[in-house]
Amino acid sequence: MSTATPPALAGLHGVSKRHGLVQALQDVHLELTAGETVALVGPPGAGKTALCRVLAGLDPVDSGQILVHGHPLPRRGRQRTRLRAAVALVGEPPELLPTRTLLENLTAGQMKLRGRTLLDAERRALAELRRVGLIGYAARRPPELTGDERLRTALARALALDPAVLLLDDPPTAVRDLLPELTRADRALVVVTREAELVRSEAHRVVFMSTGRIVEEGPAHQFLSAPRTSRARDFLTRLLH
Ligand SMILES: Nc1ncnc2c1ncn2[C@@H]1O[C@H](COP(=O)(O)OP(=O)(O)OP(=O)(O)O)[C@@H](O)[C@H]1O
Repeated sequence: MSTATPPALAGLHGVSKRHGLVQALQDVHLELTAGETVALVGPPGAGKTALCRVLAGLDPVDSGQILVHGHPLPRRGRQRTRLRAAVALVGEPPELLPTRTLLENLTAGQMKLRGRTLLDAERRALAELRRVGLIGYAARRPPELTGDERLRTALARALALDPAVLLLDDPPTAVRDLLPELTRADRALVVVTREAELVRSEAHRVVFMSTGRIVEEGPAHQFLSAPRTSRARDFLTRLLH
């Protein structure tokens, strides 16, 4: 039996990113492999959201590289659009089209990025709206929804595109409850969370960030029971009490 590690679905290689005077990410290396759920944790301002945004191609990096399916994410062009579709971020704000119905919000990307017909895209959109508990909302528009419903809509839209990597930035309870059915053998799931219980029950691996760097990473049970660095120990003490 082969013991080779499966190839990474996506990753960051030596990525640094500044926001004004703040070094949001500093020489970050991370690879995500199929089938794993990664808990991304760290104190406020650690760079968790910044990491998700550059990996999803929403913010450009200052240096280093984002790799998707082994290809560097270009700064522009069709290849960038194609590769970006493999990495979905669901976080605040959900950035839905405010004047379009939820059904239209969910079908547009599928037709453009996945080449589906309107009929196929609508079928899939309705299945995903059902999954997130919004099947009766297809004809509504985002301003008619609560914040929680908008996030669930964004999740349904992301799932309809079959992302290889799904990034959930601090998901609310309604989304957290869906986690077990979001994992797939061909997908990596990354969850930014402040909840030790979620780390314990859902994560295979923990990535702990502080001041823009990955300070520690390892199996979830090991991180929770025997963190190696003093920063991780301090963080866990606050998290658990
Ligand atoms: N658009 C921006 N403009 C200015 N500074 C930013 C911007 N985005 C992030 N930052 C700064 O970069 C650093 C990392 O922020 P980030 O939001 O990634 O942290 P985080 O770990 O997600 O924190 P939190 O848990 O509070 O959401 C912070 O110091 C933040 O103030």
